[in-house]
Amino acid sequence: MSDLDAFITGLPKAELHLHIEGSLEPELMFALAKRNGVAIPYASVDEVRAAYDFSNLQDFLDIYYAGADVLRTRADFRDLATAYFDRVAADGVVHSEIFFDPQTHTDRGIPFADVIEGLCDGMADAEAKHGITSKLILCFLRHLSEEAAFATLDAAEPWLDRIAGVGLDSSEVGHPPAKFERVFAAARAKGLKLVAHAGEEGPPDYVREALDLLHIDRLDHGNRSLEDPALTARLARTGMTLTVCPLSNVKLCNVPSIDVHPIDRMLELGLRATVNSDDPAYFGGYIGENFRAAAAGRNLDKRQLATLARNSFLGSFLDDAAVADHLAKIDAYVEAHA
Ligand SMILES: Nc1ncnc2[nH]cnc12
Ligand SMILES: [Zn+2]
Repeated sequence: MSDLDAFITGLPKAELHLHIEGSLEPELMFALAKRNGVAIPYASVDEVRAAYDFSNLQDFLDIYYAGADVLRTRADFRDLATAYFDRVAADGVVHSEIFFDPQTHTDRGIPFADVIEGLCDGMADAEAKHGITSKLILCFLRHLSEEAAFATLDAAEPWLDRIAGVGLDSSEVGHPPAKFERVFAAARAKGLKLVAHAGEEGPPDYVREALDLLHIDRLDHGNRSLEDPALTARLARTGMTLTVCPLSNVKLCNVPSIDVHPIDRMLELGLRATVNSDDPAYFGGYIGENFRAAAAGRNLDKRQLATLARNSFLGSFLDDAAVADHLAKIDAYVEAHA
């Protein structure tokens, strides 16, 4: 392993953009299909991986929602979360704020309770086993209705003490943030943090709506903001965190190759950019691979990598004391490995 790769692995980091359903590896998909007697349209793990060739977000989402069908029980959701945490413990992740899509499961008749209790089981195990802390962010599927999002928020009511915030994901173009203005206002009134995918495939105006109508605390992706200098300046001035996902951007053809990814330009523009994996089982790597690919593709140095790691804690929903503690650990790490 190169010196820079070892530096990346040991760098304490938080993951802020991870869809837990997107961490379902083909091996676990097969195991759960067998355990639950669910038929899947693939003969082998290799055949599953070969199907992961996407031209855009919708191509991916079609396969991703189909894959999630093997998740049926509380134990399945626990095993899914445990596999993710076991994997990222080796990447130096010390905190993770994970997205889950309840509608993908409740619409198939899986009780909300089984989804969230299973994920919480895996999160508690990860804290005990690896010392990794975590939070849950409930995402509304934006291709579904506002009414369905309100029903999901209602279903979450008994678990609001286990949910840090709400987010917005799925097919972006044609489903602007404005569609969810009222449900985000209701979530805000409950004291939940607010995040939204915007500017992944959608235009800069969707990012503006996420800021002005949804009042987001954090922006997921946000890449297309760069097309609009006034918007970029606003994001920089207000210290908005962008949860950038380099390998996802390449795999979904939003960026032609990692060599031209704008991660370093984002930092130069003063944006609080972070590096994340999005859907690691589908996009070719976990957070460590995203850091390593971005570092190799854009020639990032240790200073830039440490800034990205610092940003991940600054943009997290941890309390101020925990953030300060993590930042001090990064400073000590950088000093020891300069
Ligand atoms: N990258 C992505 N964009 C929108 N919705 C998603 N759901 C899972 N991954 C997603
Ligand atoms: Zn995402």
